[in-house]
Amino acid sequence: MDSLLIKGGVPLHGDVTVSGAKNAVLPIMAATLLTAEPCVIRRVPDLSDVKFMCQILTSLGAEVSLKGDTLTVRAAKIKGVGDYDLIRKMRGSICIMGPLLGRLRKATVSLPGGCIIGARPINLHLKGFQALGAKITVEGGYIHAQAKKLVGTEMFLGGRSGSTVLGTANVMMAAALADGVTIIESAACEPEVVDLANFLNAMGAKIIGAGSPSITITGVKALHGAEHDVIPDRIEAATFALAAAATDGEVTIHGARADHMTAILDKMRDAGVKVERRGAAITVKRGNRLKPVDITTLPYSGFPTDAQAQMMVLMALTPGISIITERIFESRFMHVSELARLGADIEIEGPSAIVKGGKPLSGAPVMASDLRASAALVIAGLAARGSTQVNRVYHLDRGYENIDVKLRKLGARIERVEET
Ligand SMILES: CC(=O)N[C@H]1[C@@H](OP(=O)(O)OP(=O)(O)OC[C@H]2O[C@@H](n3ccc(=O)[nH]c3=O)[C@H](O)[C@@H]2O)O[C@H](CO)[C@@H](O)[C@@H]1O
Ligand SMILES: C=C(OP(=O)(O)O)C(=O)O
Repeated sequence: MDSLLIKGGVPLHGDVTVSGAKNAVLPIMAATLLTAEPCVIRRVPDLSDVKFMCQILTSLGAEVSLKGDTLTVRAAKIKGVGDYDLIRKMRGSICIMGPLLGRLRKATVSLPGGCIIGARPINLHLKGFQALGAKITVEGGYIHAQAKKLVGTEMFLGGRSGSTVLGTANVMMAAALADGVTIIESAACEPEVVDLANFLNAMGAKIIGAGSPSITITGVKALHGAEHDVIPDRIEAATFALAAAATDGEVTIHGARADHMTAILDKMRDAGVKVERRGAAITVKRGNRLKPVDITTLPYSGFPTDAQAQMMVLMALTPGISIITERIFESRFMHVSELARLGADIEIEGPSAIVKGGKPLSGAPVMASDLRASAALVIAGLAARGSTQVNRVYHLDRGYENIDVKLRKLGARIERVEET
């Protein structure tokens, strides 16, 4: 298993360009199953999750070609049974279920994997499919969905902690080929849902309201091929912004959508970080004095759970007490015990982490437990004195394109140690 070796204490300086968003590209890749015609997707990030998704599409019978950041998929003839072991490698794989059900009226998939950050049920996805008329059964670890026909209806997809991102995407894709009109209430408003809806509409779907809690999908008989550019990854952009602030550097992030990052950039400003927007470039620089801030993760447009761990590092470096409350996933504090190895003083009380910031961080060997925990450990390692070894880098490779290469260009002393 590869690891990253970081010699910390070097402020990051320079320019970095954001890649396409992992959480947008994965459902969009699944959506290519909705048509027999070729689809071309650009700005596809080089991630292991994308490679797994390519394998899943191939295993279903699609022709898949990835050249640079352009992906072409032609799903002329497909089968409705997904590969058990491939699907459980990642969370985004569950998004094949809606397109298979929409196009073939049947889908068989295993439960997906993804970051271990708390319970990750799919009951709301299944509730949506059932509302459209599918019968769901579970056998031998597989979930089977089958329908003679799918009929549009009004449904409420709100859960314990609000909306579901991939559940909204999944049901939207099945409903695109249902008879009649589907209205999803309490739909997720994330930009990745909007990006998917834009792609589906380019394929001939009739979807309005994406980006709001009420999405209306008027089913069509068939969809056709389309081309699409994936939106920039707002979490990758936030990770670089927080790394710049944590190392007391100055970094300009190109190709980002600041309008997708309002909650993060606002909290960074509250924390005393200077954030300047110029078109699609965001320049981040630490101000004279960092200030503690309280943060609660929420569905979009609130502070994203996927940036919580990285923000915690900045707060650990900020003198004073910050309270970070996690409202989306109940076990998303795995990074806390590893940050403690670097000297961070953080206590967990229920859904909140009490960060007693301002203690100096010093490097140590640490273990990455999930994607954003890994990103947080990298930022902490960059800000700490001495050497930090972040083990289990495969988590980072699921969601960050060449993060070590991009950070090195910003002056970081970071090396990938490959296990032979
Ligand atoms: C590949 C991808 O896009 N992953 C993102 C997606 O995951 P994902 O779509 O899996 O996350 P959800 O939005 O579904 O989960 C949000 C909350 O809803 C609950 N829930 C979800 C589904 C369900 O059927 N029942 C239910 O109760 C979950 O336990 C969680 O508490 O959104 C999360 C929340 O922004 C992000 O952290 C992930 O990076
Ligand atoms: C939780 C995440 O990913 P996934 O849903 O793919 O596990 C993430 O991107 O932070």
